[in-house]
Amino acid sequence: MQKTLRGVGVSHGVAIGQVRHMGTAVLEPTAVQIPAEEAEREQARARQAVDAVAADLIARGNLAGGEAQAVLEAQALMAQDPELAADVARRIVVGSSAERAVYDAFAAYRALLASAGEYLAGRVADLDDVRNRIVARLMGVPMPGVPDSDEPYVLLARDLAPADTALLDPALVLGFVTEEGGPTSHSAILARAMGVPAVVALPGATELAEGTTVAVDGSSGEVLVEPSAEQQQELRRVAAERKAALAGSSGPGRTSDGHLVPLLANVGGPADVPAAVAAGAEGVGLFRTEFLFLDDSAKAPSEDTQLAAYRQVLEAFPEGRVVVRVLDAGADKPLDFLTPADEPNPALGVRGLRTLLDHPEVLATQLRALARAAEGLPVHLEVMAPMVADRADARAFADACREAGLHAKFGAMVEIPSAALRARSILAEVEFLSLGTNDLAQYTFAADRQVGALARLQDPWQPALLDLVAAAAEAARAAGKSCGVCGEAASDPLLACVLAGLGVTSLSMGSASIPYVRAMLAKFTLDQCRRAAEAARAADSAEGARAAAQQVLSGE
Ligand SMILES: C=C(OP(=O)(O)O)C(=O)O
Ligand SMILES: [Mg+2]
Repeated sequence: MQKTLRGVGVSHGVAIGQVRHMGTAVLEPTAVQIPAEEAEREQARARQAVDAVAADLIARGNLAGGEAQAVLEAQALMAQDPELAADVARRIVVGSSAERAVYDAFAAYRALLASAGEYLAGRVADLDDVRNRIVARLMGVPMPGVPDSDEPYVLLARDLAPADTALLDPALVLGFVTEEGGPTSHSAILARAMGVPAVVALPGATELAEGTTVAVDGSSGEVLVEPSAEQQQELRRVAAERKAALAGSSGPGRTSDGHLVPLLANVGGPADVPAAVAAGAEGVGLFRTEFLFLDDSAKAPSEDTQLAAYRQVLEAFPEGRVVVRVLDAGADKPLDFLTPADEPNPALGVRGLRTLLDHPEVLATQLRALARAAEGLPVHLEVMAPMVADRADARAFADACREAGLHAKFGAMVEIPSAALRARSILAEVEFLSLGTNDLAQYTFAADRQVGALARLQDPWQPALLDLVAAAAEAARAAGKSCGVCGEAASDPLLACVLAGLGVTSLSMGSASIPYVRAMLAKFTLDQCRRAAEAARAADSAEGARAAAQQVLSGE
């Protein structure tokens, strides 16, 4: 049935294709008592599901080869473990459904493994994956994890975690649609990094059936379900027009009267660098180094592994600026070796710089790797700390940088309202500020950035957020230091003009947004941007601020 759904557009462009679901990680079948005459049928269903999952794992292993093949074959063996099969059968005899029997039998086995020493405990995640696959097959719902498809598709998920990044094949993902997640969630960040259109916070998104054709407009936030051929054609035409208009924009970021606002890229590692260079990024404004640690979050990569990754990014911008953020572990980016598992409220817990100050050896290793990576390169290296709350935090970070012998500028991210309000005292310790508007919005409005229902409060146009940006930018101006924005706010072309008007000195964003921001900034003078910023701050709501800025800039 044709219909139009509306969410929040977070990554420009149009994608048309069939949806594939990101399978749910944990499925718990309801415990129902089945009549004795159905037991035999349930036994057969359980056996078939186990055999099918084992065969699928072996087939995937054959395709993957190497180390992955060994892991997948070991998982196939787990699925067919005779002890487990016997336990499943016993549970069905006493009235369990096949899916519940599998679920409970695996739970018992899991408890055994978890208590059996370090090596076996490490296999628990593999066992959970096998269980999820068998249960999903029995329940007739999508397999957990990234869809298994050879055809390009629109990825549909409740939300995406940073760890999913590693598993996605960019060649196959046409776009994202998520039910949860606001404009600053990792789904949004990931989509911009991959340069694919995305709509988040779309209520009921996961109810769209597998294989439904959708057209995703990442600029308007609209998702057309089963669009007609004419609608598809029209959308493609508009997208091509937008793209052609952007292709003409190049060179450094500047207003129409020549005020420079360097446009930098947000990257998660060397793999994102080619897109940044292609988009004409003037450097990197945020290198999220924790993304390098996500592959194996049980331990930190060695100093040499880190050095190699940093060097690749630094070499890509020989004369440019590269701002590296030291590890931001915790909350939405947990790393097993650093993040406490039992925090009642991880976003307000030990994360970011707080974690590093508790683990000085991890910080020192990272800083040493950075110092070595920059040796002999003409690049302007800048290093900053996430989640700086006050001057003591800023001083502790600057001290650690000095001790590591780092020849770079040291900076602080402004992500906590206290840091924006007391930017002046933080600037007494560091040489630059970078506004992380994603977390700054989260903490200003007490609105978890991962909760789609709170998207209204995470809107970076909220005047309270603009006030905090203005306070930090003004403190930096007074101190003769720079203050950039590296949160997702910088990727909204209209808001980018307002940020420049507030005194922000550089803008860093997912590479795909750079041409849009460059083209918009080039249309207005700095004075017009300042007037738009003033009008936006005078509003009482995000919508009001956006409309007021729009009005000033369109000369109405
Ligand atoms: C840039 C930011 O950091 P991250 O999104 O990685 O938390 C931010 O919080 O705005
Ligand atoms: Mg942040």
